[in-house]
Amino acid sequence: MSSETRPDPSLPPVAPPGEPPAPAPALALHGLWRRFGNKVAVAGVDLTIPAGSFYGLVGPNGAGKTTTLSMATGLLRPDHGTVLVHGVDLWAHPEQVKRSLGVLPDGVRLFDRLTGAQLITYAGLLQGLDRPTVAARTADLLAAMDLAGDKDTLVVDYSAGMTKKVALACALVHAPRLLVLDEPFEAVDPVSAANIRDILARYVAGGGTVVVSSHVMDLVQRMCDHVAVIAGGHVLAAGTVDEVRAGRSLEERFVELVGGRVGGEGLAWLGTSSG
Ligand SMILES: Nc1ncnc2c1ncn2[C@@H]1O[C@H](COP(=O)(O)OP(=O)(O)OP(=O)(O)O)[C@@H](O)[C@H]1O
Repeated sequence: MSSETRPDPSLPPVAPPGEPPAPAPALALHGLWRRFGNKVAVAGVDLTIPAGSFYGLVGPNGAGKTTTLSMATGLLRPDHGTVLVHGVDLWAHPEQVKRSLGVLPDGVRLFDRLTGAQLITYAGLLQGLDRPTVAARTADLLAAMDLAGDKDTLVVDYSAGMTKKVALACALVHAPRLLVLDEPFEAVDPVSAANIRDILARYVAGGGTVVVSSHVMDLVQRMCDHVAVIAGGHVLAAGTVDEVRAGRSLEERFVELVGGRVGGEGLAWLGTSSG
């Protein structure tokens, strides 16, 4: 048996003597597993997301992205594995860690009988902000998301893209250190998407960390500095965008890693329109 002792993953890393301590990663996932019945959705995911990075998570439908992000943000308990947010074990200290997290979950379920302004206000108050701060930030976020004109409309009457934007505003209102966004650009118009990209880029430049899942490779290549490719519940590649794409476009590299291209040969009947 080896006498090698492995570091306890629930503790922040210890610097060698004489060196300043390395900052803990914003998010460190160790050996995450999750099964639903017989289906293994996430099969041993290890990922290190450096503080201050703009990290993309890509993978085919059903790859395990949402399940991974749900476990990483305290929404879904892993079967095995640990989640450290800035060095603190999320599942051991959920209340402490969640204060530093902003989350845009997949298939957002919101209190949609509130207006947009009320919903952001509610999110800010829940995070413990005082009323004047919440009022100022709510106004800023409504303007940044181009929702000021609809601030008094019930969220249930918002379009899909407006709903996404108000949910993102709720995730941002307490100025978290780490933002985890599951497909934030889905259904969002190009102008709003560009505005959101600017907001996120400024947030990262100010020291925040963003993790974003997306199916749009071009967007991830342009916007993110790091990327992980997930398929079948495993990480196939992870690193800086340049390391992962290895001289090709991210989309080409993604298809190479993930495979699964089908030519549609089985749909010959589709070419014999009867109309
Ligand atoms: N609550 C659940 N119950 C049963 N199976 C689930 C559940 N959630 C996810 N799964 C299964 O786990 C696998 C991973 O799903 P997940 O939603 O994490 O994938 P994804 O990468 O986010 O996919 P997409 O890109 O399509 O959103 C899929 O096979 C899915 O059917």
